[in-house]
Amino acid sequence: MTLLIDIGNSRIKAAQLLAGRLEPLVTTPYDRAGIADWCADNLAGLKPPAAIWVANVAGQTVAADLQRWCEDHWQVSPRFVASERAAGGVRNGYIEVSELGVDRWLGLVAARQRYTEAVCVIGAGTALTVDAVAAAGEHLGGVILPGAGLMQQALRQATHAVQVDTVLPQTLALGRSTDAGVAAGSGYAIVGLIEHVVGQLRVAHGGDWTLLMTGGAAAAIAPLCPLSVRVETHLVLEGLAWYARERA
Ligand SMILES: Nc1ncnc2c1ncn2[C@@H]1O[C@H](COP(=O)(O)OP(=O)(O)O)[C@@H](O)[C@H]1O
Ligand SMILES: CC(C)(COP(=O)(O)O)[C@@H](O)C(=O)NCCC(=O)O
Ligand SMILES: [K+]
Repeated sequence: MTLLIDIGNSRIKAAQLLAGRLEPLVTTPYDRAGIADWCADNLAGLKPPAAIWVANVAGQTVAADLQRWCEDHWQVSPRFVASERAAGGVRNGYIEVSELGVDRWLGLVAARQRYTEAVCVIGAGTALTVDAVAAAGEHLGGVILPGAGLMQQALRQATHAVQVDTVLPQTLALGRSTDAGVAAGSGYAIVGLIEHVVGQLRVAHGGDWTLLMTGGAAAAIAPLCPLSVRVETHLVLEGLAWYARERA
């Protein structure tokens, strides 16, 4: 069994690769200072994996704590994927390749294995990212926006009266209450951003763009988008599976 672990800024997603098949194991919020506890709660019952592949955007301390737990518990050192100049038919468009979040990179690599046309990969997690890959496999770059939860948090922190609980937008109807206005505002910010980015791509590069959305907020956000968007729930884990197969 190969263990795959995607450490985002809000949640950890884990899956196992069994005979080449990806089987999701767990998706949970976690405490950055308590990785050993998270591992004990979520991984301790597994059979020792033959290999562990990790995507981590939560920093070095988290990585070191995960590594120590895996080595102590299983005598297996996890392999941390880093963004590269090129892999799996995608060429990283960042000037400094390692600066591109590895979750974004893995999403692009996974998308490329399934779609050979021009794609926009939208990561709807803590942050909202949009990355464009042209049909030839060239990553054209991307944009980063605070996710809906972070937009709402910013309003709570900086205003007296807008103290709404974090909610994912469910409609683009104009708000008739503070809660509804804030939810719709974050929805319009995200959906409007996506539409505008795709519009600009069409002007600059023409053609059709296939839109893929991944991340914890994808199922809520995708239906709000007037453009057709495919939800690909496990794109980052699929990118890890690609590395586990190709770089074993
Ligand atoms: N049950 C849930 N628990 C936490 N977040 C959720 C849940 N359902 C949807 N979400 C949304 O998913 C986002 C986290 O998505 P995820 O892809 O796991 O983020 P990250 O990769 O940044 O950790 C949250 O910001 C929230 O908007
Ligand atoms: C943009 C991100 C914060 C998204 O993280 P997430 O929302 O998945 O937790 C992450 O990909 C990251 O830390 N990237 C590094 C900066 C960059 O990609 O340019
Ligand atoms: K994201």
